[in-house]
Amino acid sequence: MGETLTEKVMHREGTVNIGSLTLESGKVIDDVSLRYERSGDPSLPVILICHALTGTHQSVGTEQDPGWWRGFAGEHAYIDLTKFQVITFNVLGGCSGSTGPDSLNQNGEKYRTAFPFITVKDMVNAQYHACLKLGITSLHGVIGGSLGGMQTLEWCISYPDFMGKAVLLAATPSLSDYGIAFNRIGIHAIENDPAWNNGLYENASDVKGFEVARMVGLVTYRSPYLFTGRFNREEKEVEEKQPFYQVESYLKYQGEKITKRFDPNSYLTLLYAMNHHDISRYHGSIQEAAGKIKSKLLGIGFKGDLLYPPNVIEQFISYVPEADFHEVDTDFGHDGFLVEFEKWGELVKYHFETGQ
Ligand SMILES: CC(=O)SCCNC(=O)CCNC(=O)[C@H](O)C(C)(C)COP(=O)(O)OP(=O)(O)OC[C@H]1O[C@@H](n2cnc3c(N)ncnc32)[C@H](O)[C@@H]1OP(=O)(O)O
Ligand SMILES: N[C@@H](CCO)C(=O)O
Repeated sequence: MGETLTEKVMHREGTVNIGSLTLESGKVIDDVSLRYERSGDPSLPVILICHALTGTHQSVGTEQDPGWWRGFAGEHAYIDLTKFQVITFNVLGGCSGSTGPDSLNQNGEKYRTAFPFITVKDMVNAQYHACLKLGITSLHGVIGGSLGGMQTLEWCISYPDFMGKAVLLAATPSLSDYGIAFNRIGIHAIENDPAWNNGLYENASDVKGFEVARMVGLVTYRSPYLFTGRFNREEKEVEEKQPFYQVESYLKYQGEKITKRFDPNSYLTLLYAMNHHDISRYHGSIQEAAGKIKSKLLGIGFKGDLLYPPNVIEQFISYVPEADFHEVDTDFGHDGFLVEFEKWGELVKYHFETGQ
């Protein structure tokens, strides 16, 4: 099939039910479903793509409705769909079709804040069971950025014999105190907004604290250079007594936009899971955890990433038996893994396509 695949054959979405899932905490979530997207020839080796905080299972999408990594993954792209098929799950705890705070529990009511605390490892365990249900018995590779990178590391540690290679983008072996601090500002803004109403809000767009959470998050996902290059203190014309800058307008727009496409309780669930991310917590130390990684690992850091500094990724990579590191020169900072594929895509292509 390969190069003659049509969009219709290449792209399919579905929901897979994995039954009950026992969490790391010992709690059980009944009737767990994960929404997924599969692209490519089903006879080709599988690469699992793990999405970031507000991403979805729609990584490749279609020409009419492009996914968030379309262009990076596609026919003759850096993840080449003439050589591999890809699968992406919406994470456990997410809000794009997988079981999470906005989905219904056994009583037919939304979980909301009754949804349990979950870990990145729980997300990965759910994906492993979903792969088996879908008849996927091994993965050629796993790749992801940010929260997707955390999942990639947990995959390497939890299921070393199920997967081949791995690519870690813009993620460290644990979330830093600096990262937790910014997450706390977002959590505080949401949970202290009276409209959040202990998770019982009617509409996400009523929760203005969610807008604040996205605004502060977004500032940490970019860099000062990007904002200067883009906005350069330009003012927007508004009927206000004080000036209103384009960068403020941009942040305001992004704050409002998130409430139209994401669920605040889900956002909280994922932030709490990210805060907990630390691969040393059940292996003694980060060095010991790294030493157990069997996958050939490519780590990529993005210049100016405040949350997941490239030097921390580089140091971690030095502990992994078979691994390489590369730093990408970018003004985007952390969000570099979502853009400028021409700067780093060939590294990923080479990693997945060569050797064993
Ligand atoms: C359903 C889904 O969307 S699933 C996708 C899941 N999302 C993700 O995984 C996140 C991926 N995307 C991103 O993080 C970003 O879009 C990136 C990193 C890929 C690109 O970043 P950027 O180039 O900065 O674009 P970004 O999306 O932040 O901003 C552009 C938007 O801001 C708006 N904007 C730009 N300048 C201004 C301004 N001065 N005032 C108001 N709005 C502005 C643009 O009109 C554009 O609006 P649109 O999104 O409605 O088209
Ligand atoms: N920009 C990413 C979060 C940072 O990894 C997202 O919105 O999912």
